Amino acid sequence: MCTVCRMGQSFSSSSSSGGGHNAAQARAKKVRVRGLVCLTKTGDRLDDNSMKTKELRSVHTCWQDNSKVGKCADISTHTPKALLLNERSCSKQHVRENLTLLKGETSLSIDASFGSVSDSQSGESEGLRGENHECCVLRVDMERVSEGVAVTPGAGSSAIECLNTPDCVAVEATNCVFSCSSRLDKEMTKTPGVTSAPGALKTSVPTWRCDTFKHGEEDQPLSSPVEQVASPFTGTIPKLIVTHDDLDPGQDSPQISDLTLSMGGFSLDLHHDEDSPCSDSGCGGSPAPSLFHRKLSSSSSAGLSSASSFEESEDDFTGSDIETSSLSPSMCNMFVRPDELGGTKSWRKIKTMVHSPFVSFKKRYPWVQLAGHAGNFQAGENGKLLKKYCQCEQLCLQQLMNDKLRPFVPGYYGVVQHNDQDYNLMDDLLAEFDSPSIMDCKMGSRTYLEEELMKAREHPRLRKDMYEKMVAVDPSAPSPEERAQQAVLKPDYMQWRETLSSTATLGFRIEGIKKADGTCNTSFKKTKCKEQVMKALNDFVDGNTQLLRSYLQRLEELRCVLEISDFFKTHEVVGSSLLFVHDASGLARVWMIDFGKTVKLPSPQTLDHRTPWAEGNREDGYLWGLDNLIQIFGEMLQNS
Ligand SMILES: Nc1ncnc2c1ncn2[C@@H]1O[C@H](COP(=O)(O)OP(=O)(O)OP(=O)(O)O)[C@@H](O)[C@H]1O
Ligand SMILES: O=P(O)(O)O[C@@H]1[C@H](O)[C@H](O)[C@@H](OP(=O)(O)O)[C@H](OP(=O)(O)O)[C@H]1O
Repeated sequence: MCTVCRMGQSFSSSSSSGGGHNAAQARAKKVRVRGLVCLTKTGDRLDDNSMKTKELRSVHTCWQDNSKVGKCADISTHTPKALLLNERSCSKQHVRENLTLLKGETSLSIDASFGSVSDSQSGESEGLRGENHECCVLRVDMERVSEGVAVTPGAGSSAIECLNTPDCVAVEATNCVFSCSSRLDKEMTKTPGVTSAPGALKTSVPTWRCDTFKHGEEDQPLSSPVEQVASPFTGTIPKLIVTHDDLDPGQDSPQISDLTLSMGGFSLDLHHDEDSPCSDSGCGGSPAPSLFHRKLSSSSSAGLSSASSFEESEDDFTGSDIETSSLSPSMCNMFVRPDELGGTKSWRKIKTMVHSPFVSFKKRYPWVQLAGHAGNFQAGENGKLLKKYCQCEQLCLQQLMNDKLRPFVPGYYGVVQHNDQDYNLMDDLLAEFDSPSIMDCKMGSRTYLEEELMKAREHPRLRKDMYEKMVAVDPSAPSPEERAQQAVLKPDYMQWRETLSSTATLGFRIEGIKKADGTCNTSFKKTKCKEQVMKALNDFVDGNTQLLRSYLQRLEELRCVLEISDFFKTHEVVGSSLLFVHDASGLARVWMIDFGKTVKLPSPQTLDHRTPWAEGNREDGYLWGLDNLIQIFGEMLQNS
C-alpha cells in the first residue's frame, strides 16, 4: 500500500496547471538531446542522468556456453517498511517518453530548460548549418529516428552534421596541467608542471607525491609517486549520435531514448541547474564547506565549475528555476571559462557543461562513463582515473584501502588537482580489459540518505528538473500540487524512481549497460520485475553461461567479504554501484564504485544491510539487493 510522501510542506504554485500543460506539450514536441560526445577514438561518454551517449555499431554475436548449474531459490523481495511512496506513481501505466512524440517534427531543437534540443530552423530539407557550434539534423533523419531507426552520423549526405568545432577545444587541450593539491586532510608534495606541446590533450603533469593521508580514523600511505604523461588528443569531427533503446517486453519504454550531440570531443550537458545530494548533504552528511566540492550532476550543469560549497549550491538552487532560453544562442557560453563570465554565480547557472572525453590510457579505447553525474571524470594516466573530488568518497576510499573490501574497490591514490579542481585519483577499472562490456547496478533499496530526507524537510526545495524527468517518463506521475508547482522535492522523486525500477522490489537496479559491440542502453528506469532484469542481464552477457558463472562467483565472494567487512558494517551505503566488466577473453569482474553517499555511522551503530529500512535505522538494503542479484544470476545459470 502506498502512501503519498509529502515532506510536510506546502508550496505556493508558481504556475497554473493549464500553463504547465502547455509547457509540457511544448516540451513534448522536442527531441531530447543529452550531451555532446566525441564519436572518434578520443572517447565517448555514456552516462545516465542526462548525458546518455549511445554509439551504434554493428552487433557482434558473442559466443555461448551452455553449461548448467543447479537450481536456486526464488528471489526474495521486500519493500522497506517506512518507504514513503509516491502514490501517483505506483499504479500508473507506463507511457512513452517524449521522444516518441518527435514524429512529425521537422527539426532538432534545443531546449536548454531540460536538456532538450530544439532548433528554430525547422523544416529544412537540407542539413542546417549551425553557427556557434550548433548542431544540425536533417528532417529525414529525425523522422527515421522517430520511427526507431538508428541514424548513423556521417553516413551519406543525410548524415547529421555538427559544425564549427570550437577553438577552445585546443585551448582547453593545451592548458591541461595537473598539479598537486595541498589540503588540510592530506600531505602532498608537488613538482612543477611540464609544459605541454600544443595540439594534444596535454595532460602534461608534474610528478606528484602523495605522502600520507591524515583523515578520519586512518593514516595511510597511499601510493608511490605517480608520474603522469601526456595523453594524445586527436582532433575530431563533431557528430550527432542517435540511437534507440532496446525495449523490454511488456515494457512501454520509449522507442528512442536520448539523442546525443557530439562536437569536437566535448560533451554538452544540456540540463539545467539543480542540486546534488552531495551538495545537499555535504557528501553524505559530513560537509566541510571549505573543502567540499560539489558533485556535479548531469543536470547540475555547473558548466566548467570546479567546486562549490554546500551554501553556494543552496543559493544556486533557490533560484534554480529552469532557464528556458534556447540553448542555441548561448551555446558558446559552455566554452567560456567560469572566471570569464563575470561573477562567481553566473557561471554556475550555465545550463551546459563541457566535458572532455578521453581514452583509456592503457588500451586506447574510448573510456566510458555509463551512469552518474556528467563531467565528473577526467582521464588519468597509467590506468588511472580522476573523479571530481568528494570528501565523503575520499574518506571511504581511504578506509577501504585498508579494509577487507580492498580487492573489490578501485585502488585509491589520493587527491590531485587539475585546473583548480580537486579530484580523487583511482584505478580505471576498465584498464585491464579489451573492448569491455560494462554494466552499472545501483545497489540498495534506498537511494537517498536519511540526512537528505531530513534536510529536505527542513529546507524543502523544489526541483523543476526532476519534475521534468518525472513527466518525461510518466506524465501522470506528479501530484496535482507538483503539477501546479511544476516541480518536485528530491526525496519524492528518488522514491518514485525507486518504485518505478527494481530498487524497491529487488534492492538494486540496472543503471546502464554498454556492450563490447558499442551498443548501449541506459533506459532501465522501468526495468522493475525479475524477468525484465534477467532479460537485461542475459543480453549483457549475450547468453554466455561462463560469464554468468564468473559473475556469480565474484558476487558470492563479494558477499562473503561484505559480511565480515568492518567498513561495510559501520557505513550507510547509499547510491553505490556495482560495476560489472567483462571482455571477450572471458575475464569478468565486479567492483564496488561510487561512495559519494556512503556515510560512517555514529559509533557503536552497525548495519546488517538486510533489515528493511525504517527511518532512523539507516539500513540501506545493500546486502538484500546483493542476495537478490546473486539469486537472479543463479537462476539464469540454472536456466541456461
Ligand atoms: N573506477 C572506475 N573505473 C572505471 N569506470 C568507472 C570508475 N568509476 C566510475 N566509472 C564509470 O563512471 C560511471 C559513474 O560512476 P559513479 O557512479 O562513480 O559516478 P557518479 O557521478 O558519482 O554517479 P551518481 O550520479 O550515481 O552519484 C560508472 O557507471 C562507470 O561507467
Ligand atoms: O537517475 P535520474 O532519474 O536521472 O536521477 C538522478 C539519480 O537518482 C542520481 O542517483 C541522483 O544523484 P545522487 O545519487 O548523487 O543523489 C540525482 O540527483 P541530483 O540531480 O540531485 O544529483 C538524480 O537526479
